[in-house]
Amino acid sequence: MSVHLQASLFDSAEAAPLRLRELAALRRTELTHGAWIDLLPGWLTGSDALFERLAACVPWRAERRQMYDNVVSVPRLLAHYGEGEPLPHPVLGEARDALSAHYAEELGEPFTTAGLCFYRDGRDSVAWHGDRFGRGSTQDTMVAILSVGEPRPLLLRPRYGDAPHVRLPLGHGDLVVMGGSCQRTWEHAVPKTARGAGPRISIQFRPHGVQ
Ligand SMILES: O=C(O)CCC(=O)C(=O)O
Ligand SMILES: [Fe+2]
Repeated sequence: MSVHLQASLFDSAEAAPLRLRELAALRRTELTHGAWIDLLPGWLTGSDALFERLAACVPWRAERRQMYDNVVSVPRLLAHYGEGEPLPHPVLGEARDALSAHYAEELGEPFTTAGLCFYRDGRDSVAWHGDRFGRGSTQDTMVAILSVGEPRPLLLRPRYGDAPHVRLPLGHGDLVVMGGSCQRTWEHAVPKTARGAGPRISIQFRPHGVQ
């Protein structure tokens, strides 16, 4: 993988240790229709080292999908770790377990799977969608996303009615959790950008049956 990360001044010069901060510092923003997001910028310190490890060591897949009459490339690299599969770095297991403990009461079940997306540059993206292949289409749930590498904006917009859109530049160890009805009443996207965007990897933790 020949993508090189421009290490952030904050994160790398002193080779900050890889460490997760307390989730008690999460801040919630209520959206409409029972959706909400929790945000914790800089949850993982030393995250540039994790970016480098994941970029180099994860068996990334370039997928192709049927789109009407054509087969098109999915504009990002993907990896998926199902229930019980070892994650590609120990700190990701710690992150998943910390999230499961923090949300145990409110979510009522643990986070079990991890999906990884690698946005190599501004041409990589994910189009507007909700994570609605599984239970997210009918039930409240949570999807927690840890971002490493260079920030890319995650946008959120309501599917129904009027509400201000949300724009979250996520990278360098930031955490966002989409909760409540967010997957069925709101949509999210990481749009393409013509401005030079550095590489970003997102790690999405989901409970059983949420995709
Ligand atoms: O990369 C992100 O932050 C979002 C990825 C996403 O929405 C998905 O994989 O379902
Ligand atoms: Fe998504």
